[in-house]
Amino acid sequence: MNGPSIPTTPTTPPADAVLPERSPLAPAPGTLIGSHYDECFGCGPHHPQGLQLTAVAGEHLDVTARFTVKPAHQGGPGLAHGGVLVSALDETLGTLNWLLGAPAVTGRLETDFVRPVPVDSVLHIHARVTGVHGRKVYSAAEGRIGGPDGPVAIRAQALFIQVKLEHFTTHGRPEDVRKILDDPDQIKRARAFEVNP
Ligand SMILES: CCCCCCCCCCCC(=O)SCCNC(=O)CCNC(=O)[C@H](O)C(C)(C)COP(=O)(O)OP(=O)(O)OC[C@H]1O[C@@H](n2cnc3c(N)ncnc32)[C@H](O)[C@@H]1OP(=O)(O)O
Repeated sequence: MNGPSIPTTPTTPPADAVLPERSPLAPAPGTLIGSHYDECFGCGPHHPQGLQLTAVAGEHLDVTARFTVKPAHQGGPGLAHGGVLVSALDETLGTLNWLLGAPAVTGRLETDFVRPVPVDSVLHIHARVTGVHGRKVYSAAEGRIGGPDGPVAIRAQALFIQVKLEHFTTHGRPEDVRKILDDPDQIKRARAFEVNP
């Protein structure tokens, strides 16, 4: 008879996953990772209902981010909507791909909601790469309230899949793609992937 099975999910890195070096193009540790797209719901600085999340590169394959819950983000009265909190973690986890120097999209995101998050709270998020296996990037994040060392309110594990830049230019609504290609400054972070539209 075999021993107890170790629970795994598609977001748990396999034993032969690796932790690569930071990309030479990665933002330096401690620097703000700018928005990749002004109209992004997660990080776009001018999106009126967006999260306007800001992220800072960590020393390793990790980032810290902050998101202030606004009244537009309510689910229950005075409380953050769970889906909005998931968006904040998804956005932060997505930012890790700038440290790896390759674009990737979320394939799977598993979330545990641990405690309610009131409006006006600042969610302090820490996310890190837990392994890379081929095109698959495994990562984990947690969001705390009341300060960076406050209690955990939400945690997640994710599987991102690396894609070519054509993923975005092929599938995006044409007028938005055209606008971006006409104004490469809009995709500031994409420069880290050496975009040559
Ligand atoms: C300009 C810069 C802007 C950059 C902008 C960045 C924006 C970031 C925003 C935050 C992040 C997001 O929300 S991104 C938006 C939300 N996500 C999406 O829209 C993704 C929609 N899904 C897709 O486009 C596709 O399903 C992909 C790309 C994920 C995978 O398609 P594919 O490329 O054909 O790859 P495929 O062969 O199917 O899968 C590759 C491997 O991954 C595994 N795999 C794939 N999906 C899953 C899954 N859900 N759960 C488990 N495993 C999966 C497969 O089994 C396979 O394993 P094996 O056989 O190799 O073992």
